[in-house]
Amino acid sequence: MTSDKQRRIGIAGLGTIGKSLACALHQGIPHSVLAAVSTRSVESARDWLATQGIKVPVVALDELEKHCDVVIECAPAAIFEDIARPVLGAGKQLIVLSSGALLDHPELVDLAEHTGGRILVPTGALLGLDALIAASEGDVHSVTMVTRKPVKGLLGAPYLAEHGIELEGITQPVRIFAGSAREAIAGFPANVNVAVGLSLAGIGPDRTTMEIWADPGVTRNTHTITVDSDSASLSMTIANIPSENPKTGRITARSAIALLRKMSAPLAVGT
Ligand SMILES: NC(=O)C1=CN([C@@H]2O[C@H](COP(=O)(O)OP(=O)(O)OC[C@H]3O[C@@H](n4cnc5c(N)ncnc54)[C@H](O)[C@@H]3O)[C@@H](O)[C@H]2O)C=CC1
Ligand SMILES: O=C([O-])CC(=O)C(=O)O
Repeated sequence: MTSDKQRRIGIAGLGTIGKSLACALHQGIPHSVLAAVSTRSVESARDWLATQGIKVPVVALDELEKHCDVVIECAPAAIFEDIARPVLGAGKQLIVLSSGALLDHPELVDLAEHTGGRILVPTGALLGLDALIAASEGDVHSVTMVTRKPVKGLLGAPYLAEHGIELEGITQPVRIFAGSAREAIAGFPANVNVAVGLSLAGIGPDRTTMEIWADPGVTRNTHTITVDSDSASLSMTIANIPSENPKTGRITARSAIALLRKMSAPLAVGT
C-alpha cells in the first residue's frame, strides 16, 4: 500500500463485472483507489473510461501488478493464469471471480505461499460460505448444490455441445448435468464458478456434488445449497437477478466490492 494507506486496485477484464467494479471504485471505496485496468480491446476500454470520467491507464495483463497492490480478476477463465501468475509472483493480492480456474492451477496457491501473495475468493453469486467455512472446522458430511438457470444463462457451455444437448425451445425444466463440482466447472466454465467457491469452502471439488437444470420457468440464476455437518445443517437458496451478461448474477460484482470494503474496514463482519 502507498504511504497514505490507499490500496491501489487493478481490474483485469473490463466486462460486466469489471465495469461495475470500476464505477464503484470511481464513486469511492475507503482506502481503495483504482490504479489501472487491463482488457482485450484497449480502444473500447479507453472510450468507456472516458465516458465515465475515469482517468486510469489501460495496461497489458502482465503489467497490472506494477501499478497495483491488489488485482481483481474478472476475465474469461481461459486467461486466468496470465493474470494470476505475475500478481502472485510479485507477492501481491489477487481477488478471483473465475474461481473455477483455480482447480486447474493448484500451483498458483503454492506460488502465493512462497511469495507472500494471497488469493481471495469472494462469495460471488452464492451465499452461505461463512457458515460452511465455520462448519468445516468440524466434520462436514455432505454438500450439494442445485443450479437452475434460464436457457440463455447456459448457452455456449462446452458440455452442451459435447453431449449434443439442444436447449432452445424447451418448455419444461431439463436436468442437463449431475456430478461433482470438478466435473461441473469443466463442462460449464462460465456458468458455475460458485460451485468451486462452495467446494473450496467445504469438502473439496470431488465430494461436493451438483445438478444443473435449464429451466424456462425461472428468470433468475438460482442456486440452492444443502449442507449436513456435525454442527449444523444448512439449506439455502439465492435467486440472482442476471446482469447485462445473462450468465452472471448482478450480485457478483457487489460481492467483490463488499470484500474490498472489508479488507480495510475497522469492523469486519462474517467469517
Ligand atoms: N465467482 C462467481 O460467483 C462468478 C464468477 N463469474 C466469472 O467472472 C468472470 C467475469 O464475468 P463477466 O464480467 O460477466 O464476463 P464478461 O464476458 O462480461 O467480461 C469479461 C471481460 O474480459 C475481457 N477479456 C477477454 N479476453 C481477454 C484477454 N485476452 N485479455 C484481457 N481481457 C480479456 C473481455 O473483453 C471482457 O471485457 C467470468 O469468468 C465469469 O464466469 C461470473 C459470475 C459469478
Ligand atoms: O451468476 C451466477 O449465478 C453464477 C455464475 O455465473 C457462476 O458461478 O459462474
